[in-house]
Amino acid sequence: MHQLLGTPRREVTVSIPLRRDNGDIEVFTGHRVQHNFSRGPAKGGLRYSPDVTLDEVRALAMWMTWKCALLDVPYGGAKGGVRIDPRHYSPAELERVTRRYTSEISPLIGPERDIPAPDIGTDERTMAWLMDTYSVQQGHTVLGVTTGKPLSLGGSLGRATATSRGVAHVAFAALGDRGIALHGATAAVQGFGKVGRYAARFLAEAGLEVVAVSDQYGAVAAEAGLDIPALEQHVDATGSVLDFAGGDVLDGAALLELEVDLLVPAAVEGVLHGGNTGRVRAKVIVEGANGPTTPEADEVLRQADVLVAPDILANAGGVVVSYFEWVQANQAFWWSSDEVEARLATRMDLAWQSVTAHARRLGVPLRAAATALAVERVAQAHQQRGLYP
Ligand SMILES: NC(=O)C1=CN([C@@H]2O[C@H](COP(=O)(O)OP(=O)(O)OC[C@H]3O[C@@H](n4cnc5c(N)ncnc54)[C@H](OP(=O)(O)O)[C@@H]3O)[C@@H](O)[C@H]2O)C=CC1
Ligand SMILES: O=C(O)CCC(=O)C(=O)O
Repeated sequence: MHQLLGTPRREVTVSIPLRRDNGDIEVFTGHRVQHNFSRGPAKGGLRYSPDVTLDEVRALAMWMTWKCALLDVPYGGAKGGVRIDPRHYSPAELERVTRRYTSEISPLIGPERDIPAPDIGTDERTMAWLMDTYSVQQGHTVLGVTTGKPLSLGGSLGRATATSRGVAHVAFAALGDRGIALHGATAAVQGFGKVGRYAARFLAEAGLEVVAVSDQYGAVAAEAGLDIPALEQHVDATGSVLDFAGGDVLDGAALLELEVDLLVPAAVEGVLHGGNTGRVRAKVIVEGANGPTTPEADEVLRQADVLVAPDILANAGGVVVSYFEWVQANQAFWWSSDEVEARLATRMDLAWQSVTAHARRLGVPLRAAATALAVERVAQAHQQRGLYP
């Protein structure tokens, strides 16, 4: 069973030629890895980043399997990636890349097979192109082939903020677990993209002082707490948190070592590692990003008694509302924002309760408990289907 679950069921690598706006030709590499289908169609985001590798996509696909099982949504796990820096390409070029990538992987995807969604460097516009390309091939509109779509194209209310909403739910529960009152608690958020931005907003709205946030260019900090709505306006206008008048410049790496109640890494993998985690002074870490903590760092945090809410639990709000979007698209019947938020809250609370109870039962940290619960569910599905004697 270990060997079975340790190996992706399917991996595809594709070449994506692009004619640039100036007539030059470039060729990119893309991947789609489908780790598991035992509990339903594969599900997971599509990443555009110059750092994408097949190994990274494999790891992200496997995490999706555990995440979906942990939250009890009827999916397996998948992930996709294109090795491209989207900031250096025009919208028309990104559209051509997305359409070609979609054409290449289209035999493998579909509402009953594998359902992509946004991740780093992609957004609802990317999902609209993907959905359109797939639909043109099928000869009819297939809303359920992707989630994270614009509202006007069968997207769900609450999907854009869902991952961050889930991060906030888990953060509130984790701070409560440590006896830390929300009002006046301090927080630092790494990353100010689709996840970090709304996480900072929801934390500030709940009365926490968000004392620092960062993007890939650096960090801004204010001891009394940043004015997050003003910072959002600044980022919309300039494209970065840097030069925000309401804060001081801080080195991006230093943000991780601030003395805060809550640290939310919401950017990329491996930022908490053996080289810096000994200096981390946060009491609670809630992983908005996938894989921000290396195994070595995890052990350092365990010994220091830092409460770590693992990615497959903490950032699962996104896939939960993706599931809601798929259900709504398949039924062609849309829910209100309140319905989406209430159902998300129920699922996140339930997952938090089951993971903490399992951790207490097994006497292990939350990551081990969450993974054990999830793997058990997937293994059971394998066995019940008869795929494993
Ligand atoms: N979107 C979703 O629904 C979900 C996302 N996740 C995970 O959350 C993480 C963030 O994804 P998402 O917000 O969607 O991606 P985005 O592309 O929207 O945002 C990524 C953010 O991270 C910043 N960043 C990149 N590198 C660094 C760095 N070294 N230090 C600090 N900040 C950095 C980027 O900076 P800049 O703005 O300057 O580019 C940007 O603000 C990823 O790990 C993703 O897999 C998990 C579950 C669901
Ligand atoms: O919404 C989804 O389907 C997947 C989001 C995602 O890629 C993730 O949770 O890491």
